[in-house]
Amino acid sequence: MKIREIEPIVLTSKEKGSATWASTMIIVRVITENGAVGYGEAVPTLRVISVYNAIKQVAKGYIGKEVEEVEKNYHEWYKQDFYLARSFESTTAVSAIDIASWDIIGKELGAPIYRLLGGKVRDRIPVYANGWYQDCVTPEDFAEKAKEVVKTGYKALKFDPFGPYYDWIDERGLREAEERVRVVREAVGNNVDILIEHHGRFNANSAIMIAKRLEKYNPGFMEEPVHHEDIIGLRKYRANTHLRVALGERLLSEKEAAFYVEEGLVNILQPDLTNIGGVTVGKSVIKIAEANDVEVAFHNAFGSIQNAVEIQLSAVTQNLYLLENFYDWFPQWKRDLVYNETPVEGGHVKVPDKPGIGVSINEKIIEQLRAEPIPLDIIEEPVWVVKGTWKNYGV
Ligand SMILES: O=C(O)C(=O)C[C@H](O)[C@H](O)CO
Ligand SMILES: [Mg+2]
Repeated sequence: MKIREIEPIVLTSKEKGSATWASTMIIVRVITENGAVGYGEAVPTLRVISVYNAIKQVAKGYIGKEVEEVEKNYHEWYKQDFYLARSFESTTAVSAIDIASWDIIGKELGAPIYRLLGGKVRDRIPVYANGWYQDCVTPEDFAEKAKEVVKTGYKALKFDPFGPYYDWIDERGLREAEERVRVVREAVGNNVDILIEHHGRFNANSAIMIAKRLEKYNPGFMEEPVHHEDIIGLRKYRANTHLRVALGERLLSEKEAAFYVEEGLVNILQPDLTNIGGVTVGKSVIKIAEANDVEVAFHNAFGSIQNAVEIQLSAVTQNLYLLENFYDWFPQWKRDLVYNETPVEGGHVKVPDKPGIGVSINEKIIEQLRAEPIPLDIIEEPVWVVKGTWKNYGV
């Protein structure tokens, strides 16, 4: 079936998410000549306008192509784009169109994506909570919220305990971070995984000091301890701590993923299907990780279409660690967009069986939430911060 139309659509609402960048979605609607419709999702972050425009540009290479020929279409884009994986906008655009293509293929064949990829290895996906610690500053704030999360059945939670520190951290920052982690460990006990998010913002010396300070609390992984492109710093970090490193949300190609895995720089790979090349690239990155004894935990911080398709791929991933989940901390409109078909129960999500991405899309709500692509305001907290946490509490 030939692709006839590809439309980027920005969705937002007055009800905001737990992070500024999570308050907007950019979805892509693909329509074929015989009227089949599929949905994908791209990554907004601070580039809503340029991602919206990149989708229009990348779409030019997909119109008129056979929607089923996802590999061929991806490699045609790779040949045409030239700057390809150097351009986050272009890779998130091709990722969104790819996801929508797989959605259509599944609908045409009457099969959820997991069935197109060889079937499920699990019926329920274990998840970890993120986004839960909005407005947490003092250790007591974190402990209280963490208890609530665990009470609802989550067996793992991720948080960034570093307040406004960036690049380097001093003794005060180390003390504050340790206090937050200590009380969360006390609050949740030893049977819950505590996952530490650094948001890729420290130099190696600071990241190593943090590791030495927090290792006694047995974190499940240390996410992005150093700046994303700081390979030298990451090698230093690996040489100075045995803690497990998780990264991957900023990887934009299979080759980038292969580099980190085959260089032994990562223990838990966090590919983001709306960044790395959709299902087409995501499915092969899973195998690269598996062949190298690296576990997979898809990065999943944006919207409900991303969440749906990453549940599908988590269902077929033998070496899955956990799937990230903001679902309970999304604004309600994001859950309404998929008729709330992927609720978290007891720390797990059931794998939906509907054809394609597994869920239906509420077309009415798209029209209610449709917005113009506009620049996001720069506020005192970076857009990627869980809101209200970019503060010291000053012990
Ligand atoms: O989810 C993650 O791993 C991210 O790094 C993204 C941010 O943490 C999330 O959007 C909350 O700010
Ligand atoms: Mg992260």
